[in-house]
Amino acid sequence: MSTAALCVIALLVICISSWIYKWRNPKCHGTLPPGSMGLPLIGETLQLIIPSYSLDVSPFIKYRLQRYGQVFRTSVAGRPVVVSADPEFNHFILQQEGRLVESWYLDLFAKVFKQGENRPDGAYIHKYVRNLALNHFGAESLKTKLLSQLEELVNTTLKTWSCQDSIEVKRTAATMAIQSGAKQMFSYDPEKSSVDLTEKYINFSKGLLAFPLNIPGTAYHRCLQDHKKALDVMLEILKERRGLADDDHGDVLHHIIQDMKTENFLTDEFVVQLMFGLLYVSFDSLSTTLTMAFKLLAENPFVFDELTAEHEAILKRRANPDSPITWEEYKSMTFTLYVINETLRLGSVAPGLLRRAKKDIQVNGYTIPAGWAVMVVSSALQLNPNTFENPLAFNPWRWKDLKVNDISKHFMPFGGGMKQCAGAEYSRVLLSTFFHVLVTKYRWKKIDGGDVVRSPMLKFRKPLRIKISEKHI
Ligand code: HEM
Repeated sequence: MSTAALCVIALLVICISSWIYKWRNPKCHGTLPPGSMGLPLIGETLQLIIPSYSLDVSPFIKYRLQRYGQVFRTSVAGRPVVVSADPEFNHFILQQEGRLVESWYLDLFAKVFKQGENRPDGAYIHKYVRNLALNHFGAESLKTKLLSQLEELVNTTLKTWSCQDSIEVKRTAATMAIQSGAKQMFSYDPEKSSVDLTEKYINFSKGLLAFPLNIPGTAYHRCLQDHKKALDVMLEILKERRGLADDDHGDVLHHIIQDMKTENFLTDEFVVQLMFGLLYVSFDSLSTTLTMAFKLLAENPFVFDELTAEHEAILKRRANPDSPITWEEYKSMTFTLYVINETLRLGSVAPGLLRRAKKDIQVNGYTIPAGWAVMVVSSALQLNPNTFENPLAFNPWRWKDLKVNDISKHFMPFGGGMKQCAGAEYSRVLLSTFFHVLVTKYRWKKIDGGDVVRSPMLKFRKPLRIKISEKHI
């Protein structure tokens, strides 16, 4: 081999070694948390997505927490990440939105939702969207308007379910969540639409985490196509509604159309993306939570008996058992709330919440460099045996004795701080109403499916199928 060739090979080896060294030892003005950056480019992505078949914390996170302690560093999808299961630090980080940290989404998610633009008016827009959602899905709206509408929707839904030989809970619950959300948002009537919105959302959801290969036949391609089709439906509705001389729907879209006269950022494109996004955040988590609840109740019939007793007692206290649920009755559903909390505790859809450090952040003597992602692993805190004894057991009674401080720092299924879920109360009301109608009017049994898989998002290996029938037939 010639000297020149040897020199080129030597240079290549030096460059590659230096690149690997830099990858493994990223720059930091301080000491990085312990951990490994894995292989160049892919980091530890492959280890993270190895499936596990339990409700327990993903083995990727569990193993590293045991090895490195409550805060460790890693690299996922080419991004440096600090993972934290330190309750005090996590609580602190979630209060730092806009100051030390900002929200961070996976690249594809950001692309689809056009978050990557880093708009200077981002904080103003976030406040607008948050207020809009709280205005229409918050406690006041629930009390005065939505509770009765949700009960009506649940009654219709369960009646339809009971007419079928069996139902796939996740899919049918997704339809219910989308119909309910879309009704509040743009008075959507599925009977009048030629497009099946549930199908579009399910395909979109599958593609979000698929390999980004945009060729016909792939999940990613279908995801982008169905995203576009759903946006087209929403754009058509927006145009139609804006053309009305007197639009008095009183829904989210009505509110936005009024604001479009004064808010420059509310372009047609932004409005349809916003409606799509709001509906997306509501449908997947609600349908997964309801499926988890059916799974856990089927495995723990004594919990179901106590749930039934609570709702039958509500019927007995009523002058007319057929009258609609009142707000006071909803507020009295203590055990139901325990069941919902316990389901959310065990069934966190994602391992945690993602943020990006805007500045260097100090934690337990370590430094998280600016630009790194921070993952607050709420799932690990929710399964911490020091707070939740026998953490993998489905035990709603435990909520009776938990201390407020333990709950606020170890249980955050709806996030925390300024980005806390704007649909949390709406979700609790919808689920409570659902259980009320279910246990007082119907009986049900599991047929099959419902085993979970975490990779690391929570999914079901086979769809959970149940059979529902009316009680008094
Ligand atoms: C069981 C059901 C639900 C769960 C577990 C859930 C969970 C969450 C979580 C963890 C966050 C915070 C994300 C972060 O901090 O990065 C969030 C944010 C949000 N959720 Fe939910 N969610 C649920 C249902 C809903 C529903 C039904 C709606 C709509 C009505 C909704 C609307 C929102 C909105 C608008 C935000 C963003 C809030 C902000 O940035 O200010 N969610 N949700």
